[in-house]
Amino acid sequence: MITLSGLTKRYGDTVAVDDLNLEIAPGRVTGFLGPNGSGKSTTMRMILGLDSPSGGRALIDGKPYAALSHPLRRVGALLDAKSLHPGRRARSHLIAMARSNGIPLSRVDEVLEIVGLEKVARKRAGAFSLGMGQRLGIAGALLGDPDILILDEPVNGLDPDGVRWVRELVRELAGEGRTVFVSSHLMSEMQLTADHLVVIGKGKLIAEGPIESIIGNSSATAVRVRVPDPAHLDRLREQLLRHSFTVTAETADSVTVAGSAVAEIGDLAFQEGVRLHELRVVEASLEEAYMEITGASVEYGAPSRGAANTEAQV
Ligand SMILES: Nc1ncnc2c1ncn2[C@@H]1O[C@H](COP(=O)(O)OP(=O)(O)OP(=O)(O)O)[C@@H](O)[C@H]1O
Repeated sequence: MITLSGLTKRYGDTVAVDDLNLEIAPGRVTGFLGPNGSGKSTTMRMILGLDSPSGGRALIDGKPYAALSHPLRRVGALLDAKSLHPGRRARSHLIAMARSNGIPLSRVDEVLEIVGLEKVARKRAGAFSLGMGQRLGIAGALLGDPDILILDEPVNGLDPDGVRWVRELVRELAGEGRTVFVSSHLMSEMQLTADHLVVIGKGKLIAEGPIESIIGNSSATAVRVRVPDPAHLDRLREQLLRHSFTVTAETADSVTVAGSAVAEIGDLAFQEGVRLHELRVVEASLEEAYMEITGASVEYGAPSRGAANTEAQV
């Protein structure tokens, strides 16, 4: 369990992390999302004792990282895969890490096999591709067989096969009861990987919860209702509006109703004697939900296509 209480980091006038209060629980993959510069890496660095908080604290099973006796056996981390020494061979890098943390050297070959680098174990890290570097970073994170994994953009630079491998690996690690805290900018991938989400913007917590509830709360989640007899549609639409539903789109034989209140809509149709041929929740994508949540927190955004078009017309 990772616990953040009032965690804050200031760099001069910049508040990189602003009073974060969170519990990152074991047994699930917690996705950590936020626009560029929102404070994800800084938060992870403070959990790992690499940056000291300006206020509040980050604890691992009740202790600061610096107080853990064999930190690599408790917490495995992938922060910046490019920070490897280029002249060092992959295996030597892992051996050095194992030696300094009292980890049996037999574990080095085990993790090289887990990440699929056993054939290039004697190559120098400088000759590694971005994806191979990520795999080596993940091998380092797994070396101490830790209960907690903190992975900053682990799929960065991986090909589709590698992306799927990371997804399956982190799901398996969480399934074994470990705490997995993972950041990514790839929303479609997060949607497949995470159970729980933490979303920050400008250093502040802006949403937290199970992925289904974050997607379910998006205004892009809607119920599609289709009727066999278009003559009944007006009656149903009138009832929906009277019950404060937002009817967002329609064709001759269907309406789309904002939200996910499928049971209430079904009951209303039944009370009105309107026969239905379709009553279905059309879920927002995580990307749609994320864009809606973080809209006001994006610091480095390009102008929207809509805005560009408007300007072009003026
Ligand atoms: N060492 C530092 N000195 C000064 N400012 C810093 C430092 N590290 C981070 N910052 C600032 O803190 C803020 C948060 O940065 P951070 O790297 O934690 O964001 P992030 O969410 O990880 O971004 P990204 O998604 O782009 O990796 C940014 O405004 C950044 O410029």
